[in-house]
Amino acid sequence: METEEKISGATDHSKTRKRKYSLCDISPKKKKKNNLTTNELKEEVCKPAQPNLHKKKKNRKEMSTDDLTNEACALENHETPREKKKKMKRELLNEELINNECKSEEEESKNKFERSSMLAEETLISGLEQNLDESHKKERCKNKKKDNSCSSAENGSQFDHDVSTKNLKRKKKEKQLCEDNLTGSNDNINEADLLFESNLCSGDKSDADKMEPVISTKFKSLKPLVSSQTMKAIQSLGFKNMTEVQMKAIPLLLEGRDLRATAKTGSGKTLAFLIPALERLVRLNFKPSHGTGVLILTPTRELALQTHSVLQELMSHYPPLTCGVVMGGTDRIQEILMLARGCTILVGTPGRVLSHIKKTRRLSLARLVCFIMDEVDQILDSPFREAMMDILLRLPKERQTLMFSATKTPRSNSLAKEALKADFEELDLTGKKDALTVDHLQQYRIIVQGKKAQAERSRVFRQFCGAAAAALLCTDIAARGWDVPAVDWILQFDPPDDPGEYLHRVGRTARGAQQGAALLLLREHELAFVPLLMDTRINITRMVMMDMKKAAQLQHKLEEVVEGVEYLKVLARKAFRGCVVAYSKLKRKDVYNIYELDVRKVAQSLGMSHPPVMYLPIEYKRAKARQQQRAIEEGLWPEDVNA
Ligand SMILES: Nc1ncnc2c1ncn2[C@@H]1O[C@H](COP(=O)(O)OP(=O)(O)OP(=O)(O)O)[C@@H](O)[C@H]1O
Repeated sequence: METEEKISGATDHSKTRKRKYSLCDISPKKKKKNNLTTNELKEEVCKPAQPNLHKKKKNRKEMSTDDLTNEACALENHETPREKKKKMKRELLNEELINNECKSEEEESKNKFERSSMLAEETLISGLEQNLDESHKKERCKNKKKDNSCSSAENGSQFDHDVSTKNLKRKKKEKQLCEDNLTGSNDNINEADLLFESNLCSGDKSDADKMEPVISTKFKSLKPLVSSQTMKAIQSLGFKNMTEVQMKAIPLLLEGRDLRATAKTGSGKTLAFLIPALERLVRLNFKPSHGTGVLILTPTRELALQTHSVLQELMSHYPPLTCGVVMGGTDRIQEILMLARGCTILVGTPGRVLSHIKKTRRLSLARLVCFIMDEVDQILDSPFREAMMDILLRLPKERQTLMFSATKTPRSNSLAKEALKADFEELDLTGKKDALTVDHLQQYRIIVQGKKAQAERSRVFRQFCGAAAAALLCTDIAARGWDVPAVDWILQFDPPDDPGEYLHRVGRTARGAQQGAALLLLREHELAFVPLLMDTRINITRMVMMDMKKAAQLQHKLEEVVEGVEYLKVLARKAFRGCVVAYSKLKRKDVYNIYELDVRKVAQSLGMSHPPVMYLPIEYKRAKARQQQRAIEEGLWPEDVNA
């Protein structure tokens, strides 16, 4: 057996030698010109002559690269004028082949480039040319010059070849980087690695090539910037493309920058701050024992619950990190227990958060990494303002601070100066000329002769969210931040106080990629609200009033029902009072003038044939209305009067 093996081994070696020999001896018959590399061609050109090649009778067109090169070398030793001519022709052919070779290399590199570009699109690759060592380039050029055969090539072809080689190298590097990223090697990523990667991705601005960081709208393009945990969390959401605010805010926030972002309602702001907040905790290897790392304030309980539920969905990918929600009207003891167990990300309304900061020792914010104020304009306009300012004073100075909202107000301008670092980033995606609402929201207004409905406190949020089909009567408590799935229509029976309020109300529909429509009911004397909307880049189309005969029939039936039931009569009187008083409190006195309100029609809209006799505390408001009217005329309203 052993002998056999030895014998067979010997045979194999001889075969190998034979193969080696045949590879060295480039046979014109066996090798096709396209298989030869430029260097092989050059070597062949410089080889000693092989006289027997002269004898080969071949059509010139059929001659291989080797034929030509060998013949060329042979002719170098035995030149006649005719042969010289022939040699020149052959040399020309040779050059053409070399050029072709270069071109094919270039094509190949082009293909590779296209392939890697596709990957690069997903990995934010840019500015890699800086990594090409200049000395290597020079060396290559020197080698080229030394090479006689190549010196005959035109400068253009030489340049092309250099470029193609350079491209090949660059693409190789790009591909390598893409592959590194795809392998998910950043499982145990640290801040330094990420900084390195993000530097790579953003490119060296001092380099001649100055390539801007390219970020695609695809969530996948975040791969080089975030950990595999975050990528998995993102994938679990099922969204492929980022919205504009996500695309622009996430990379900035991953760098640890403070940010004030203003983006349209329903544009995906929640994920724009949750994703980087989570990723920063991962990078810092944050543990539940470290206390609370991220604090998110929201103006309403419903928004707090909603943000918490999005968080819960994401957090399943970040064990052992935890999240919790605290808000007024809920069981404090349960909240304290939750905080005692450890809560890495805390969502809450300002009042309850402040109360816990003051009284609950187990809430530790000493290692707070990120403080987020969502719907900050609403917080500032609410009684929560004081609480939020108090919270701000109690937080560690070294933190990242974010302000997110759909609108900007003078109050939030001054808060930004107070709460954010001096070099904070400002992201205003409402557009200077664009409409303030998303394009796929259709908006209508309708003019009615009387009040059509009474306002009611909001129904149970979750119950409404879970319903297959439902109509929710609500006040402005539901105007901001609520993300109720698939709301088709927003009908505004009570007018919004100002365009900002209108914007938030209609923002409850047409969220994400969904369609939606909004209808605003206005009385005749309230038409001044339409130009106000237009001035705020909110485009609204007039809708023709429905059949008035039907409306009259409905009115008659409504009055019959209310008059017949004592309980309903009491409710109707209460509603009347509420409507009139609320109307008198609207800020835009130039549009909503209480003295122009037809109270008889308000009563009719509530099922009463005439207005009830009752005391309405609006007399005091007359003086205030006059004061505001003066302020409007002097151009001081709303800021100065409200401040
Ligand atoms: N990249 C995305 N692609 C598609 N839908 C998205 C994307 N990101 C978020 N959404 C969805 O869009 C809807 C609105 O998102 P979100 O609540 O974050 O908006 P918002 O900008 O905070 O709105 P608002 O200012 O009204 O609070 C949500 O239903 C959310 O799931």
